[in-house]
Amino acid sequence: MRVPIIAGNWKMNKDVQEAVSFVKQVKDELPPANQLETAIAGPTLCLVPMVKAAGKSPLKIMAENCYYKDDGAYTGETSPYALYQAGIHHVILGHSERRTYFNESDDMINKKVKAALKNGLCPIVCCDDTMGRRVTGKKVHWVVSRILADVHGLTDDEICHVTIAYEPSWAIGTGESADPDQAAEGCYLIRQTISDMYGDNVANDVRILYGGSVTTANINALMEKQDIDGVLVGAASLNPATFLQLVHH
Ligand SMILES: O=C[C@H](O)COP(=O)(O)O
Repeated sequence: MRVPIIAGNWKMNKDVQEAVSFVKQVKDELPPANQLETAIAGPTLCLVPMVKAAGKSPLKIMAENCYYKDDGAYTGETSPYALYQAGIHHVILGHSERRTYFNESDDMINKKVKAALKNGLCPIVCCDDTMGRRVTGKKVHWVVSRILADVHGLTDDEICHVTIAYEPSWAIGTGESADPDQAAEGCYLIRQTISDMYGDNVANDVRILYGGSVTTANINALMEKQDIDGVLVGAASLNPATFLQLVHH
């Protein structure tokens, strides 16, 4: 069974004090992780204090990015090894803003996914709705081509530790969410793509989230869809009361 996830992505918002205060306000109000996983990705500077504030609560603290090398002369980057050692076991990779503003390519994201997994981190890999066509014999498969590249070369066991977030770039931060049918279709196509690469059993284990202008007003309709296993929420995750409403939708 795929446990649903409500994940916040704060992006470059909140200082350490604000981040810790948020965690303290929500940490005792969350369901057990085996019923519904809850997670927040915060700025790198906030992560260790957030882990400390979360204590034994089910809230998972996630990094918003990491590099693909464990150490070395890479000024300004964050080591996946050091994240894991600091108690951060989840990381968002390939977010649309990383691809657009920092020129991250599918090749770089693929390296980061592999490095994260090697270090024990579970990645949430974000992808847009770029579609491609793959022909096997006479059969035409519609696939989300970005996912083919981002998770290329992973073993069956590795892909099962990956969560994928379908985030159409036109829906991010615009207030214009995909309608639930559209969002479900995107998630369905990603699952078909994973099935094409790894088979049905693996595809049925991989969790696929929708992200893009999710709010307390549209979360119910999204979460009802069979292929949507959760949401990745930006702006609406910044306020602790709103985050709790999303969790208890
Ligand atoms: O990672 C989250 C997405 O970028 C969605 O952001 P948003 O909820 O502010 O549209």
